[in-house]
Amino acid sequence: MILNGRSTWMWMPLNYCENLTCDVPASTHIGEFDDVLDGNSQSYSDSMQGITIAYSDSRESSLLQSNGMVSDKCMKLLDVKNLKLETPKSKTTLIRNLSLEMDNKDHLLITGPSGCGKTSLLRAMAGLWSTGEGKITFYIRDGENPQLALSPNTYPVPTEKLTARYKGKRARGIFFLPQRPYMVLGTLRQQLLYPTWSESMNPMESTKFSGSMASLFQGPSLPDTEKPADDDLVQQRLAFARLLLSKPKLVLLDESTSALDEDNEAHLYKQIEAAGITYISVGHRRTLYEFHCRVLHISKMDTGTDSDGSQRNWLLKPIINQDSSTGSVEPCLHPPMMKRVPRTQQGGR
Ligand SMILES: Nc1ncnc2c1ncn2[C@@H]1O[C@H](COP(=O)(O)OP(=O)(O)OP(=O)(O)O)[C@@H](O)[C@H]1O
Repeated sequence: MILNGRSTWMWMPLNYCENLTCDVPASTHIGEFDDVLDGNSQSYSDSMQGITIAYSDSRESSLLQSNGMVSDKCMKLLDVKNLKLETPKSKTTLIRNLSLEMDNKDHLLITGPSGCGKTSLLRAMAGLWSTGEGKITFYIRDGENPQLALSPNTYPVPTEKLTARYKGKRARGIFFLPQRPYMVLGTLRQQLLYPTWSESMNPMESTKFSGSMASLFQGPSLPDTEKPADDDLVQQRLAFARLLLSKPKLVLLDESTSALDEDNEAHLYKQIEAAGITYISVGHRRTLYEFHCRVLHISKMDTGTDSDGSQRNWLLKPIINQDSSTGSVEPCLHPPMMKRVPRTQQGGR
């Protein structure tokens, strides 16, 4: 499909856009999509002026060890500077003046009431939402492919330069797992390979499936009344299987374990951690705290506070995890503690 002279993959449901190669944001409403189809491209391109996505060499900004090498866990991953997130047409402010830095393995949980802008923030990080202001910088190593939606309107480095530089490299960038991931029409193998590979996958990769991912397909132990629909389970498990095969550097998880029981959720977070993938999760479950290092809580903007441009509606805090073996309570360090703490010992978290 060609939109505004650019070829665009639009055969997937817009809200389930997972491979981040479409030029129209996944958040685009059907009405806006209609505008684009009708040739009313002005309003769409206006909405692409705000948030800048940039890439920088991680070695330039990370702490060097005595041997001159960069330690993996001190490697800077992401820098959000003065981000203001607005809805595309009404320009309602969702998040104001957000600044945060993330290193590798500095897993972040995003919480807040429904409608405060959690999903929109993930979309902005994925390059799929650009209304607002501010800058999001990803730190990548030479040879890594950021695998973002490289919209020429939001991308500050000439796109041709980047694509030439990363051409042919295996994608190890950023992966976005929406709550209901996109399913391709095809075989199970094609489902698993999407969106990182086309049919030509190294046969060695498929052997991993029997090990770390075999348990993804075991049944959950929930009572029937709480059991999520089969479709949700299959979609979420397939999404994680894709993720573990792709091994991106950063994954954005949008309520991605909501259809799983707590044991399966814990198992999946351990697998992602073991694969060396840093994650940013949106979720409501209390149990998610133990897999993350920090929590970003977003509040709903009060109407009428727009005049004070500096007022924040977010709070970033370290997560204190309790070590069940020693009873000590410590801030989560890299990597986070993955011990399951019985609920009775978790105190007031
Ligand atoms: N494409 C869009 N155009 C205009 N408004 C949008 C668009 N997408 C989301 N919104 C609005 O932006 C606000 C924030 O939505 P978002 O989905 O980010 O909230 P959320 O915190 O993730 O909510 P929930 O926890 O219910 O998923 C909502 O009021 C929503 O209606």
